[in-house]
Amino acid sequence: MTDRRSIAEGDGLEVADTDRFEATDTDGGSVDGAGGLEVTEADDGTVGRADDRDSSTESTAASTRPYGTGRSSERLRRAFVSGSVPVAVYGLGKMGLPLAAVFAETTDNVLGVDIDPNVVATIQAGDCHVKREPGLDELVAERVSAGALEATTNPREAARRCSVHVVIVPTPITDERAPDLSILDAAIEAIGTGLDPGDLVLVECTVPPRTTSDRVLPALEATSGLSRGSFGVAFCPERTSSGRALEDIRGAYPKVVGGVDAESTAAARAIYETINDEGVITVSDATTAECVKVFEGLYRDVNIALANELATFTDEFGIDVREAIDVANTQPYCDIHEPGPGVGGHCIPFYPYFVIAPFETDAPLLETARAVNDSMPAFTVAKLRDGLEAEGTALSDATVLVLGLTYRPGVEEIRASPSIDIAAELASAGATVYGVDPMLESDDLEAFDLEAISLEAACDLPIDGVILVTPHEEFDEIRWADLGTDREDEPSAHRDHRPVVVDGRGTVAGPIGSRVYEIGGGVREEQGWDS
Ligand SMILES: NC(=O)C1=CN([C@@H]2O[C@H](COP(=O)(O)OP(=O)(O)OC[C@H]3O[C@@H](n4cnc5c(N)ncnc54)[C@H](O)[C@@H]3O)[C@@H](O)[C@H]2O)C=CC1
Ligand SMILES: CC(=O)N[C@@H]1[C@@H](OP(=O)(O)OP(=O)(O)OC[C@H]2O[C@@H](n3ccc(=O)[nH]c3=O)[C@H](O)[C@@H]2O)O[C@H](C(=O)O)[C@@H](O)[C@@H]1O
Repeated sequence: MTDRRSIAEGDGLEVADTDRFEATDTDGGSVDGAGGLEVTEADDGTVGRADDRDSSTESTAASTRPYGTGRSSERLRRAFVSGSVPVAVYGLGKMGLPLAAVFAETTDNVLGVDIDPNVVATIQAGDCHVKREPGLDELVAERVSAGALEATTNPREAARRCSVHVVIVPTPITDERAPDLSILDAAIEAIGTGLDPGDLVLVECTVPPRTTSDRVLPALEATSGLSRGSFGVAFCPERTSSGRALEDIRGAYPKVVGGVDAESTAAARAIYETINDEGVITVSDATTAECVKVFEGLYRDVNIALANELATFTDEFGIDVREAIDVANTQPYCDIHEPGPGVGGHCIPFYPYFVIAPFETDAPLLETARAVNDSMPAFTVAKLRDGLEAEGTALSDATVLVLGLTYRPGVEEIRASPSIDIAAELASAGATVYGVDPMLESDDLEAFDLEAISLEAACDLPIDGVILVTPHEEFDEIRWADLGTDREDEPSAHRDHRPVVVDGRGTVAGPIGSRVYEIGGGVREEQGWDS
């Protein structure tokens, strides 16, 4: 890591005298001392590099305490920006890596932690495993080469060396649809082993309400032996979307922070104000902050369920429901989301269970919304079945192509992807199912009941039906006339036919010479082929 500029100009920050981390001086040499940054603390509390002081001053590796110093937030901000507050980020995935890189932009002093050695090796090489995040490849390469960002597979080492601990690991649900916080527990346990008085733990991964106060804080006390009040804990939800992570983290909207005590809230605020241009909203406590995050997701799931339920009326209404939704949304108080073939990802479909499962209070609306959204894959397959039968092909005899297997375009994530249920529904109906996704490798696909192929290979198959689930940008170039090409050597059922298409997201533009059913838009029976 780069050396720390002296902060002897009287920030008056207390210094924890522990061996924090290996530092290098400006020309890349290693700083002497007990394997760490040599910083001394003068009697007046100012802090400076060991070589700033006379030899009589005992040099100790140290960093600045982010919590419990009683000093102003401004001094903590200055110390943070000066790089004397080493930050560990636990979880270097779609969210954690951009976050670590943005912190490294500000502090030059970030140690990322991931249990996946491939992730760590990739980052240590200055490369980026997170795809299609604008600017992230370059930022990771530059910050790693500058020594501002390192990665390790050893969470306990990171806990020992750092004083701000940011946790952004997966928080999935179990097969029984209950929150699975085992990964969070493991990260917190590791942090506890290296927690020092004055450290600050910032939980960013989405959790059920009350997790920070009732689970994280007690676990940190138990594993560190420290008592609450000697270290800080705050919940600071990650509100970012994949595909725009750097923009969001840097300040597309305010950061929310809520601590287990006022000092934790103040310290968290000071730190996030250094990276978020839109500022920080502090809330009453950690549980309120947890609810802010979960409520955002619950609103989205319920809203999408409304759009999906309205889409099921399309045929009976005899209209384009999407058109009606778009016009209804011209009212400022109306914001009906978009219908589609289902709701995927490890966030929106999971968050309702963070409220439904752990609490006694009934949540019929959340459960109903989940049921509506989970019914859309079957609704989508039923529309394909209807279209095939209208052209004399039984679904059980059909060869079907599923376009787009990740949960949304441009994001390499398959958890709860609608295509999983769609492929399973098709296969159980007896169809022969193929799938195309430009973002996935063949070994990502065991969750799907289909055969993965390239789009080029699909053009050589006698495709009877296509379901466009996830409209990756690569699909904009599809020449629909190439699909289901005339085949002299095929049974007449396949000859000179065009596949029936179900357009899950309303992205199949213009006439393609096929019967097209758009979820929320209805049947578009096209005559002839575009050239
Ligand atoms: N993906 C998204 O759009 C958003 C996700 N979130 C929240 O952030 C959390 C992380 O999400 P993603 O980054 O998308 O997940 P991800 O699956 O892309 O990455 C998680 C990373 O954590 C690592 N990991 C697992 N266990 C670990 C441990 N014990 N210690 C250190 N690293 C460990 C994994 O190897 C993986 O690299 C989620 O739980 C979610 O609640 C919040 C907002 C947006
Ligand atoms: C409230 C909100 O907008 N949350 C965002 C959401 O992002 P996420 O990556 O999960 O994608 P998403 O756009 O919500 O899509 C989730 C799923 O829902 C589907 N979807 C989305 C919007 C819509 O109108 N209709 C619809 O069917 C998508 O196709 C996808 O399968 O969840 C993220 C998270 O919390 O992980 C969060 O940070 C993001 O800001």
